[in-house]
Amino acid sequence: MRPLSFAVAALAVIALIAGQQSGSGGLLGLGGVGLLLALAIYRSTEIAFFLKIFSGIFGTEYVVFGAGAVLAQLGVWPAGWQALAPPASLATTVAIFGVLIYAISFIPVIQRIARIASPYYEATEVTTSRLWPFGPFQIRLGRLAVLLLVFLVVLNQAQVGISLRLSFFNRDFYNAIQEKDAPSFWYQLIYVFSLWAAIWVVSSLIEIFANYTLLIRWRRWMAEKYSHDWLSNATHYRVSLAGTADNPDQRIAEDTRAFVNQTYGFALPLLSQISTLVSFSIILWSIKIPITIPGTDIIIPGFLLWMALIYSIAATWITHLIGKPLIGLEFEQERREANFRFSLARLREYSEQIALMRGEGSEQKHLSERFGDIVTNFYRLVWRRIKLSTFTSSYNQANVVVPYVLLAPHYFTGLITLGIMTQVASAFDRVQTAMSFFINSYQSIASYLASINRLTTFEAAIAQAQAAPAGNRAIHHTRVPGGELGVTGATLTLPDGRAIVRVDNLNLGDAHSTLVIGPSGSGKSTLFRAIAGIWPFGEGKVGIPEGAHIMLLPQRPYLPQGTLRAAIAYPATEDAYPDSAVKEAMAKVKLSHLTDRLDEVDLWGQRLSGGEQQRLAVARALLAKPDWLFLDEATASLDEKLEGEIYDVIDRTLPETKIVSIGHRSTLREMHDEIVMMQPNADGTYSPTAMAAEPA
Ligand SMILES: Nc1ncnc2c1ncn2[C@@H]1O[C@H](COP(=O)(O)OP(=O)(O)OP(=O)(O)O)[C@@H](O)[C@H]1O
Repeated sequence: MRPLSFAVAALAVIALIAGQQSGSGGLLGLGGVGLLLALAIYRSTEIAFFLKIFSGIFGTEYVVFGAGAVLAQLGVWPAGWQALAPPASLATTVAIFGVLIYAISFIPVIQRIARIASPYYEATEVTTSRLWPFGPFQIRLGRLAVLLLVFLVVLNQAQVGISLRLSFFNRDFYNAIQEKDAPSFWYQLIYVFSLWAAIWVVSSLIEIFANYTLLIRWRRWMAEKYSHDWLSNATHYRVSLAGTADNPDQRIAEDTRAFVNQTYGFALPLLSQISTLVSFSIILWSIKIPITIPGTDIIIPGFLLWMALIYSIAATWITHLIGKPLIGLEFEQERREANFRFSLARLREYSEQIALMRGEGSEQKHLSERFGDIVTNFYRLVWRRIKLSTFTSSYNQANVVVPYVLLAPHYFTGLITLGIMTQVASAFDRVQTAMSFFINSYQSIASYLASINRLTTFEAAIAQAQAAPAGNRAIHHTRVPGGELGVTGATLTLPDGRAIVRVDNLNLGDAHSTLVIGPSGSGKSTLFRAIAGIWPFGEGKVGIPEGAHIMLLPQRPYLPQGTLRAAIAYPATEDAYPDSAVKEAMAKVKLSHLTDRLDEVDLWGQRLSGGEQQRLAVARALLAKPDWLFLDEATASLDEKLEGEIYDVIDRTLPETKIVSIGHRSTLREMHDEIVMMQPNADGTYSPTAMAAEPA
């Protein structure tokens, strides 16, 4: 950005000197704003990358158009291309935009938007793109995104230029009608209108294509980034434990979509509306209508422009006052919708349990309450929208006639022609439409802000869950080369800070197999979670042998969507193990009757019995061959005989694997070398204490 700021500054100085010498106010203005722009671009190294892209566009345009304007002023511009010489006002306008970008980078909500948007445009991964009409080519993801965005911004600006050209067509066309000048009428229609209208249509088509390409790529990248951050290091579990971000599914699926669509959907129209505002303001300003300050002969310069601006600013302010509560209401509505969806998803997941308990009535009541929440907030939203629409619709209707009301007296007295009146009416309308952009988009702005809020809080929740707690108030995991697995000096607490387990020194490495027993609720599973590194509450040390592969089987195994083979291989990929190994493992855990259905896609979590699911999980362990296998009541659904056989199979198949189990059955004791008992302490906590195992 620094070289660009120097180029801008150099051109600004040249424009100032040329303006000084030729006495051109346009060039002086160009130079003055150019210096401000140079400063803004120089300082923009501190702003978010997303905003830098816009600074870069406006800086470059300033240099290109500004150089053209200076050359034209100095008389160096080729005579044959005179009609294409850019006016100084064009470069001045883009310079104002550049300065505006820097100014808005200090607004907190813009900072939040830019912070969420920037990472995609900075992404360094290399991708193969098949962007039509080019063949496959390799490019950095972020670079492709920047190119697409720049292309779209420039295209949008070109479209404003076309509409400006059409406004002059409008003037000449109606003047030709008024003067009954047939040749001029047909010339305007065939050579001016048809040409520019055709360019407009083609540019719109190209815009649609580029626009959707950018949006889907951006959304995919964001959804992948959020799901990656959410999934890495068991963050999803910690976020749910901490309760800092409800409905993450909604944030990853819905809010990224809304954010991408709306950021684009606001940024580009906003830019083109501001370009429209500036260019048509110049037209309104330049049309001289001799309206004087009442009681004097002083003509009000730019009367029409002032009228348009005052009228629109007042309306925008009123809209803001009426619409402000919509932001909170939109946020709440999305939250309630997500809660309702979540309840339905849970119902589907626990369908069998609910059916067995005949819990449908209770579920129906719960669903009705959730939907009731949606409806209650919905009425509040509707009521607020009605208030807002009452104002915006009336305003939009009034817009049609306001310019004619202002101009009619002057037309009827012959002060202005029909062509001028229609051009002013359309320019007035354009200025107002640009100003009303905010008014008409208020509702979407409200839901946009709600999405930004949800993404920001989601990012914060992820960062908080991933941040290492300060000082010793954390459970530190250390990988010790050649060391043994153990816990020392640890206190495990609940999320509210209440201590539940204290461990002075627990070494699990001495015995081949250890059984952890103790009363229900004494913290056995919590101890396992802490060893696995997913329980963040408490302090102390967990030592893990360097390079050791640890696998933990919970009481209710998770079966992913897809084939039975994928469920057995989980968390490895479906094709991670040879067919023969999978079948052998299934035979060992007595699941041979399912080998024919390995490639069948089904809801296996609902098809298989509890015991079958547990045996499937053991088959996973037999295939994965971990160094440490933790079984948290992982065979509790099996009868004692089968449980014994399964332990036998684990022992024989994985002789090198150390086993640590949690279980309540007394028969388990003889299958383990060592017993660790959760002993109650005086303060209500429990401590794991080694006991002698019963002789086999
Ligand atoms: N996310 C949580 N939030 C609050 N309390 C929790 C949470 N997880 C566990 N607890 C509480 O911590 C205590 C220990 O739970 P844990 O599951 O470790 O016990 P356990 O000894 O494995 O019990 P059981 O033998 O019944 O499976 C229980 O009182 C439980 O209610």
